[in-house]
Amino acid sequence: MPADAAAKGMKLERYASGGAMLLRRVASGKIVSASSHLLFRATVLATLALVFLFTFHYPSLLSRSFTLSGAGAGEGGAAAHASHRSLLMSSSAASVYGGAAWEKEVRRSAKPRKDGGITVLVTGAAGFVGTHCSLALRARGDGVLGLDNFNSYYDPELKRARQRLLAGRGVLVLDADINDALLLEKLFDLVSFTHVLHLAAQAGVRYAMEAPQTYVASNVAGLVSVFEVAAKHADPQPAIVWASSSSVYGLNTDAPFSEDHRTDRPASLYAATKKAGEAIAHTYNHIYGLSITGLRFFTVYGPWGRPDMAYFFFTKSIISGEPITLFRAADGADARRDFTYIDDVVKGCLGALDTSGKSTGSKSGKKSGPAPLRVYNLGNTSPVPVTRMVAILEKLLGKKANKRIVTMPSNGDVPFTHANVSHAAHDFGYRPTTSLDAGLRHFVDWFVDYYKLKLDIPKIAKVAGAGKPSSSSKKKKKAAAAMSASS
Ligand SMILES: O=C(O)[C@H]1O[C@H](OP(=O)(O)OP(=O)(O)OC[C@H]2O[C@@H](n3ccc(=O)[nH]c3=O)[C@H](O)[C@@H]2O)[C@H](O)[C@@H](O)[C@@H]1O
Repeated sequence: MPADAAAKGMKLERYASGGAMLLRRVASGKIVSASSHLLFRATVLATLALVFLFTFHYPSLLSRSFTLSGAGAGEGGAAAHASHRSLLMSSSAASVYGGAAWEKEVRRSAKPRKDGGITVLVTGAAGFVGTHCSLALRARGDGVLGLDNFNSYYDPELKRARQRLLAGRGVLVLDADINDALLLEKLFDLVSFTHVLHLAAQAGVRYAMEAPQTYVASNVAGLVSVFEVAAKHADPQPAIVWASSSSVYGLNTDAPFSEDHRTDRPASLYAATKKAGEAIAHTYNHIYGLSITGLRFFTVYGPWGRPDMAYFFFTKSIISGEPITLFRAADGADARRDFTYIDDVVKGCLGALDTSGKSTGSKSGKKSGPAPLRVYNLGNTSPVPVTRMVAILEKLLGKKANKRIVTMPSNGDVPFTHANVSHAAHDFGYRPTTSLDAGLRHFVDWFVDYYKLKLDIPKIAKVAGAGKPSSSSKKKKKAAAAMSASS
């Protein structure tokens, strides 16, 4: 009690009502007048009415409140998390979650359908690679829970369509952001995930010049958010497999790119954030004993692909007759990419999950020994000039592209990529088998179907053995795999 108040014979009383704090001064030893009683009652009633109105109009805010107080964080921690969230999360991720029905759905989706199945949290599950991996995991009986923030980097409706596709196979994809640490904690409280397949990221090489901060928020802060929860909150810790990128090789000129080559000269901020991710992975493995595998994807393409990628928007432009711009390296050579078909990449992702090994740390901060820290190229091992990719599309679509050839602008692009996949082949039998002709055939079929186009696709193109490489191409692939395995 304040000394001056005591001296005046006054005391302070606190009333808590419906979350509102009322302060009342009472004159000690004096009779409180009837009018002040009336005023007090009116104030209490008005407060209760306001609380009732707030509850009625803003149930979503209240339903989220458990995440700010009930996930084991203290008041200060919750406030810090809250401000962290508002800084980093996209507004579209401000989702409503919680409640018994929601928890039941989460558990159902994450439950393996077969004995010995793994339980995987897939971030970026409504993305291109995320959707295909989630479908493949579910198809073999594993438990899968997805999350995605459905941002508008490219058409969110395509992401919603992928979400519906997954829902049809029993996979729930939550509207949630990886920077929402409290939600991640909640999910690990509900489910003992054995693995995290972390694919959520800000993708795209050239867009990094336009929106640098989104790359930092997703690829650096978001990655740390996932590692933090896995290292310090999950019990037991899961093994983590995450998406790095072929772009980490940057200005490296040794080919084919091997995991042992230099990756300290990134050409774009995108590449730099992926390289930073690999360094951050080292730290979390070293300190907390997290089992971490980084996968360097090489220009992955296929059905349900990304509209921001060249093969996708070139297809659209060829169909509509709009011009396309082809980049040529400064030395006059066509840009080349080791285009890798989605089904091959999915096999690589599942192989990496299955061989990831266990994390060795615990919530208490102690680790029982070193945990696996791995990085693998997942490419096709046969780079193709972008002009050739366009020629295949022209043949498939039966229409010539309106081409404009320019010198590659200095916007983070690299002139070529070429993967050596010998480590992935050795450790989990990774062997890409899909030629660019066959893979683009699948893509065009999907594209025409998805956008309900009335196109007369030339029959001749259908012969190209889509998806099933001919025996000669099989032999060629085998030889290539053997060559890269011995290099
Ligand atoms: O492998 C990777 O690590 C990366 O692959 C792709 O990046 P990129 O290979 O640049 O794929 P696209 O943007 O589809 O470009 C493919 C090729 O087309 C060329 N291109 C692109 C755009 C264009 O207008 N014209 C053009 O000739 C590029 O120079 C490049 O050689 C993805 O967009 C990245 O998210 C991924 O991490």
